[in-house]
Amino acid sequence: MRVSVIGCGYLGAVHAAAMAELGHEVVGIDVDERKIAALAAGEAPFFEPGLGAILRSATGSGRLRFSTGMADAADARVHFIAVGTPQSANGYAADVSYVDAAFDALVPYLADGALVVGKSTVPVGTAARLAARLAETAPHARLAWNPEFLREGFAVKDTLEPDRLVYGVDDPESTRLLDQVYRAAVEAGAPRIETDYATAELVKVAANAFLATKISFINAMAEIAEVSGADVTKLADAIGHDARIGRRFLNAGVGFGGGCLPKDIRAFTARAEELGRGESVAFLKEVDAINLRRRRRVVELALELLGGSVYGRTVAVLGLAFKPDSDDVRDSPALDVAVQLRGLGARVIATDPEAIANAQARHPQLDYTTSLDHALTGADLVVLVTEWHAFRALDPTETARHVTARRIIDARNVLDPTAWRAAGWTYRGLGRP
Ligand SMILES: NC(=O)c1ccc[n+]([C@@H]2O[C@H](COP(=O)([O-])OP(=O)(O)OC[C@H]3O[C@@H](n4cnc5c(N)ncnc54)[C@H](O)[C@@H]3O)[C@@H](O)[C@H]2O)c1
Ligand SMILES: O=c1ccn([C@@H]2O[C@H](COP(=O)(O)OP(=O)(O)O[C@H]3O[C@H](CO)[C@@H](O)[C@H](O)[C@H]3O)[C@@H](O)[C@H]2O)c(=O)[nH]1
Repeated sequence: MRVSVIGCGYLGAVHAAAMAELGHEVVGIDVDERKIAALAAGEAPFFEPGLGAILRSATGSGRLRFSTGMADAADARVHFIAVGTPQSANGYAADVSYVDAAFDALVPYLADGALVVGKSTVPVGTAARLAARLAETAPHARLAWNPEFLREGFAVKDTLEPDRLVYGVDDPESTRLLDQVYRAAVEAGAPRIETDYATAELVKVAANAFLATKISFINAMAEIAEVSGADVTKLADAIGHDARIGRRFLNAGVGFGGGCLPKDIRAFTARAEELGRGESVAFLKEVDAINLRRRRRVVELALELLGGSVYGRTVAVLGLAFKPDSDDVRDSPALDVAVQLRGLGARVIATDPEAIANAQARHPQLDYTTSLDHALTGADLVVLVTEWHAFRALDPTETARHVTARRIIDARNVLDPTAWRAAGWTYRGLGRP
């Protein structure tokens, strides 16, 4: 099948390469010339495990091409729209202007029987609006909404082996085409939910709202643990044994970030308000507030450990990406904490295995180093904010050799407090005694 993928960012680049890996003839389109040049050369423009390998094999075989010109999408039967839907500059709503622009640019190139498939996360009602526009401008084409659930860091596997497929469609031919695109996953037994546009759009934001709520729930428990002497990690283990609750996504810490959960819960709230049902998801404002409080809590702990002021003190910040195995710093709790500490006058030295370039582009005022040892050298305080393997594996005795004072905040609760305390460290986790 000939497929185009419009928008080659964290979602689209992986989707394009994965579709080619599945045997389709794919063209990836983006307005960003540098990104397209890198992708065309078989180089991943961002860090995502496994992406480089499938990109190189697919571009090498000729099954995957990249272009900045929409005309190159003209011979595709199925067109995925995977452009960004960031938070608006002036509020909580999603900015869907990139989706509209990509859609409008694509319409003149739609062949007879072509299927436009929305993958971007959009406010409910977007697909119906675009379908109405398609009926006027290109009635020979169809529209489907097929939300994506991949996680950064696992994006390639999640795309090749999705845990479910959601088709928002309004005719059987769209389903037939999507089944052809996803034949490998369908044959492997991936559950496939066929529904209307609105449900498909809502499934995506509901899933992210649920995940965000689960994280903020456990972080709220961490707040209570902090004033009662309880241990939130033990609490999570104990409630997680109940299969109805489940242990996954109950890791208390500095909270969620990234290009999805924070902006998606805000956009959902804004859309519900537009629809006159703001009260139905008003709890998501609390989910957001709990989440942002955790970042401030880390800063408060730093102040506490350094005797009330961080001014002029050296703080080693371990982690900048919003999660391990990603270079993505969009709404990153780690970067936020680093910036807050710098704002209070600390001498912040931050390190991350992959995210330094992205962090530096946004916050040049911080000091960065690629060397973990260098970051630790002379530190009055160490703050572990992104649980990369290299940071989880730190040895307390060895780490002590570099720092000026043995103080550590484990903002992801991934270190063993007993071992660190035994090595002479003042250890503080979040929601742990
Ligand atoms: N990142 C994820 O893990 C993930 C997972 C599921 C869903 N999503 C959703 O997918 C969408 C894309 O997210 P992302 O993280 O890939 O964003 P991103 O910012 O990494 O990528 C978006 C890309 O779209 C390109 N673009 C913008 N306007 C364009 C146009 N008119 N024509 C062609 N290209 C254009 C940009 O240059 C950019 O490369 C969002 O709606 C997001 O919520 C993302
Ligand atoms: O127990 C947990 C689990 C996660 N997080 C944090 O939550 C954020 C999001 O993590 P994760 O969901 O793994 O990363 P994303 O790649 O942002 O993926 C989410 O957002 C994507 C974009 O919408 C969806 O496709 C995915 O299904 C959804 O998990 C990160 O900052 C994590 O550190 C926690 O704090 N505690």
